Amino acid sequence: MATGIKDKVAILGMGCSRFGERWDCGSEQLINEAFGEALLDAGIERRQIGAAWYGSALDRVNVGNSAIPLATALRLEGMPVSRVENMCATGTEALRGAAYAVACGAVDIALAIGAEKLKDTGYGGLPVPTKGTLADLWMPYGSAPAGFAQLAAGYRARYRLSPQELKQAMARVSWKSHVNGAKNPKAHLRKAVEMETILKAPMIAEPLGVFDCCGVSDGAACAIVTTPQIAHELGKRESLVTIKALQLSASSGREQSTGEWDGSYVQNTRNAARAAYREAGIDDPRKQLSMLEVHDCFSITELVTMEDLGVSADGQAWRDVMEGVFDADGALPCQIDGGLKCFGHPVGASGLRMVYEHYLQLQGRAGSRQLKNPTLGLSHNLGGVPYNGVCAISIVGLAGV
Ligand SMILES: CC(=O)CC(=O)SCCNC(=O)CCNC(=O)[C@H](O)C(C)(C)COP(=O)(O)OP(=O)(O)OC[C@H]1O[C@@H](n2cnc3c(N)ncnc32)[C@H](O)[C@@H]1OP(=O)(O)O
Repeated sequence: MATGIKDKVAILGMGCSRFGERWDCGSEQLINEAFGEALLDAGIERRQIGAAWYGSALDRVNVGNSAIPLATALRLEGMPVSRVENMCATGTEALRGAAYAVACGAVDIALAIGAEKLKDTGYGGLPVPTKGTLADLWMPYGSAPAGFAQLAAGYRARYRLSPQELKQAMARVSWKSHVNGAKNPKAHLRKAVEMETILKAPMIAEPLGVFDCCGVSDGAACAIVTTPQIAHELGKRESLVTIKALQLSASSGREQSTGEWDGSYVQNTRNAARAAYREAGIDDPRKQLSMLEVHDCFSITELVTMEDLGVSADGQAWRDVMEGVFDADGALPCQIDGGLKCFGHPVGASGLRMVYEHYLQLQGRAGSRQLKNPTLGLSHNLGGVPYNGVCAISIVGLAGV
């Protein structure tokens, strides 16, 4: 009987590039920025890495459609290097590959790295608009903002909110992330923004305005993983961070096709969360989790995700948001690093960027964003549209918790 991955894998080192409009460099430099930091943090030589997983969903132009450029960029020639893609959950998918390889004893030390250049990749056939005007998306709705706007309509209808109540709650989600992101030197959009400005911003896809959308950014993030025992042998004893759960749920899109789905929730998140809590041994997520990084591609996605994760009761997330429950000084801080809202969504990097923030927080290394004694962090990485795609959840925490 499978026992799951809890505490079988430790994080030896992590790195994250500065996110933003990185016209100054190509993918290889971004990858090296994240990898260099992770290698230094892990305190190992690159030849000690036994296998690597590289996550990139879109970056065919700059990195190529195979793992070979990663081997070249990082000088990992001669070892197993695989490229993985699972839509917007690609970064977490790379972590899953590396963590499973370590957990099953195939290698001692594995690398997970994710990167994307969105700004200069162009968008031919790609699901992510670079200017918000993409007409040839794979979604029937015409654009990512339009696809997620249906969550707003579904949520509002189900819980009978007025348009103003929902707009205020969505604006409060974005306001909070901008406050947090302003403190993060690696974020792309580093400005606190007034509620008034958010509420009056131009509309992108009703009711989502500019500030309800994540930015469009380039970035890379990276994790080096091993077993807790090897981590100890390498001298990592203080604040060792281990993986408590890694779960993935895929949907066939059945929700929408049968008419059972009212558009107010994401079933994939509910499935993945249930499995992750079981794997991590969590029965009261609101009390037991110390912090969240969720896939806030749009403010409404974050709001609905709070209910799908079971940290807000159904129909209550908008009230919790307004009461500051998810603020940095609230009961369960969410997007302490600024989230997709301030980091954008360079697809291959996002899942690993979320875990990076929790890794820093758990080790007390998050600078001015540092939370008080966090022990467990949940990252939620959504791929596709609300009714079809994947949801990946990773829970990391201090060893022994
Ligand atoms: C779950 C999944 O699988 C799917 C997903 O995750 S879907 C998510 C995919 N990603 C997206 O859809 C991205 C959505 N966002 C956008 O398309 C764009 O940000 C946007 C259309 C909202 C605005 O783009 P734009 O008008 O071209 O802005 P741009 O010309 O780049 O920038 C103008 C200014 O606005 C700022 N800005 C741009 N986007 C911003 C945003 N979303 N929030 C706040 N500020 C923003 C820029 O920093 C810039 O500021 P300065 O003038 O001070 O430098």
